[in-house]
Amino acid sequence: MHSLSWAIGSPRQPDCRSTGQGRSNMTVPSDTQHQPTIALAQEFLGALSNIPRAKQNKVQDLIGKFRSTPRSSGINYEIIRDARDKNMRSVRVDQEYRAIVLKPEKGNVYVFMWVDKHDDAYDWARRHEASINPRTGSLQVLATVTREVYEDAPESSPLTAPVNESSSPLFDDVRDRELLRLGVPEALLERVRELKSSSALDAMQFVLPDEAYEALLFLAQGEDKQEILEMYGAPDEAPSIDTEDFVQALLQADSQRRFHVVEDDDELTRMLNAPLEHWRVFLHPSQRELVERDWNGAVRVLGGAGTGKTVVAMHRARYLARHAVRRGESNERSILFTTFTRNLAQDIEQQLNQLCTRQEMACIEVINIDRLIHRLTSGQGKARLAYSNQAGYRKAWRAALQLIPDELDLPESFYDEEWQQVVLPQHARTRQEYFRARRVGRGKPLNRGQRAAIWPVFEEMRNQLNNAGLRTIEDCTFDAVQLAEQGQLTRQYRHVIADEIQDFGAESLKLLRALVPEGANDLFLVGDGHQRIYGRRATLSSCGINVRGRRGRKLRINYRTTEQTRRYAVALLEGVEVDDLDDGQDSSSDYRSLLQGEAPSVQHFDSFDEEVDALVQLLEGLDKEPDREAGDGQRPTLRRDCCIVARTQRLRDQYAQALKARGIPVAIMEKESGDEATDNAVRLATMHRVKGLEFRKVCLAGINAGVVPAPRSMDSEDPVEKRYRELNERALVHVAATRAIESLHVSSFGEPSPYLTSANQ
Ligand SMILES: Nc1ncnc2c1ncn2[C@@H]1O[C@H](COP(=O)(O)OP(=O)(O)OP(=O)(O)O)[C@@H](O)[C@H]1O
Repeated sequence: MHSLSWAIGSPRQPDCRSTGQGRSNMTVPSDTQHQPTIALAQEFLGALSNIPRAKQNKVQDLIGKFRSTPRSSGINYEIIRDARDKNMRSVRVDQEYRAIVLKPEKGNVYVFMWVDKHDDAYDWARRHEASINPRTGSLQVLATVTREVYEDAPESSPLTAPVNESSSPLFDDVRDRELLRLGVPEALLERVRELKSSSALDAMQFVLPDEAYEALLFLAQGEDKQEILEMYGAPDEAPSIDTEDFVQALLQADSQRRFHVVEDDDELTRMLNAPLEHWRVFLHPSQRELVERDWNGAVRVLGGAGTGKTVVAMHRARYLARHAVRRGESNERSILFTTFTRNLAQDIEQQLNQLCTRQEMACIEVINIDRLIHRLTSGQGKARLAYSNQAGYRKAWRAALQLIPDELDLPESFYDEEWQQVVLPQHARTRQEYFRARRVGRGKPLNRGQRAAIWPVFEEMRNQLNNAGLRTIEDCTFDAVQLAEQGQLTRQYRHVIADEIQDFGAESLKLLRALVPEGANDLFLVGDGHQRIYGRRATLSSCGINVRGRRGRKLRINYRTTEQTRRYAVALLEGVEVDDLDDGQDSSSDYRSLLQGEAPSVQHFDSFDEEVDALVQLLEGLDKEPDREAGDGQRPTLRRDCCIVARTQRLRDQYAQALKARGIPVAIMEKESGDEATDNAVRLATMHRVKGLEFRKVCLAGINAGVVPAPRSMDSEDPVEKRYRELNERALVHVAATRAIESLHVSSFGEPSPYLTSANQ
């Protein structure tokens, strides 16, 4: 029988089961008196999630037993006859189910690899072998693909993928030893050498280890070889690797993206209770590197949508909390985790509760930035916070506009922008302060005389607000900065972690800087300029935050969307320059998704009703799709996982009405409310509301000209301001599109938005 060895690179392997069995009892050699090392493979957790709940409980008991006495007589090991890997053992869960455990000769190590019904578990064990890569030291799992599979392989299989003979091999200029340094198993070297197209490489994804596939993907898209070798490769002159030392191999960063060494019972229970929440356990090496280390000062983490920035920020919080607990500092809430909106803060707090122990959680305060500012300044007089969309604020502004000097002939929008972009963020409270304010990025230059002429408008605005007992969020933030700088805050933070910082104004960034003294592990700031949907750019350096050099990092693997959706969403931003949250530029083309799926569907309709009909059809189609997560006999819940997203609240409500009228249950996600979708209701939300969230299916509806971009956002007469707003509007559609996990549907009625035309080209 012809057989080939392939490595498991992703959970999307073809199912190539056959039956057969063979066993004999054995005992594990008594090799050490030390505590056993118990590790779980990512695939094991995936397999666990597929078996009935009652069986999962039995597996949990079994692993618990292993942790205390792996060689207990109550644990029934069996050798697997015909196994390619002599270290694979079967362990009895109950009469019906078996777990497959890797038990190497050396070291007191037990790795749970798979769990299934008896025959299927044995079959899996026969088809896989685990070995330590002699170049990288990581533990890799190789799957045996048999001749039958070769013959049944679909068109796009790596085994049968047609090779374009006329083109030269993709990795012609990469030497064998370099491919091996990147983690390509020797058994696959020849096949990798033969690859001639990116699609042939994509087809090999399921057989390559993740680290090797990613590196090859970036090489295939023309990235610099040396950079990729530095990022992914083992050192050229690596010390020799002991390929029998599994304890050491499990400590390796690439191993830790697919194997997790269990440290305590509490953690084990949390893991086994949510076996599909891989983000809680398996970090990408580039994520882990950011999380588990001491940083000598502020760090900025960039990364496109879905690259796990929030995941990294949460793990960082946990890492710091764990150290605080060890220092006996729990309950001091010395770690601040902040983000932009209240909804996101609530979501993050919930997720952190799953990730952390109670003691660790007691070290962390999670709060959105506005609430934080409110809390920090609540002892300062009785003024209430005023936002520009509130009646009191608008009344004050109308009164201030009465003082516009006729002689300058500037539109009202100019004053609004000057107030928002210059006066408030720089805290200009007097005419002198306004004279000194920087007006970088403003299109219309002003001389001193002109500034003097317009200052009364802003002075009046502050007077009006004061008289009404109101204060802007920006002025409150500066009060908080002052309190922090004078050491008058009641709570002292040691560490600040902030997510979504692209939307923090300059004053909020200054506050973050003032909240912790400069030093090790002080600020951990996460964001993406491509997703700036509120306000304007503020550079970190101008707010006193220095992240130059090694302390600016970027995540490059998208875990959420398919590659097809990522490309579509990135195309929406084509031609727009995006900053790196500091003084530089950021690129949107240097990250990739490893998931493949259908291309986004884009449809235009003549009328609203026709578009709604199409949405109804789509939703009804979902009811017929099998739901992966709902077990046998359960009704599908796909609608709950689908979100219809509109640019405005008005449109969102119109779609909700129309769907309801056609008998589709709906759940509107309001600005401040949580997510109350019931099982069969489809969610509806605005583009702003879905920031930071994700859904299996996303429908962007009503992407019409005159709606996207919103005309109100584009009414500035200042060309520079117009450019910023254009970026915000494009970013908004980009953010909404990147919420889709499995599929994205975009539709419009009447004339389509000009953004769609460019994205489709
Ligand atoms: N190491 C990981 N393993 C498995 N899943 C991961 C990992 N890292 C992130 N994810 C998943 O990827 C998705 C995106 O993660 P996250 O929300 O942290 O990304 P993000 O960069 O903050 O996204 P955005 O900026 O678009 O809001 C989530 O479903 C998350 O659970």
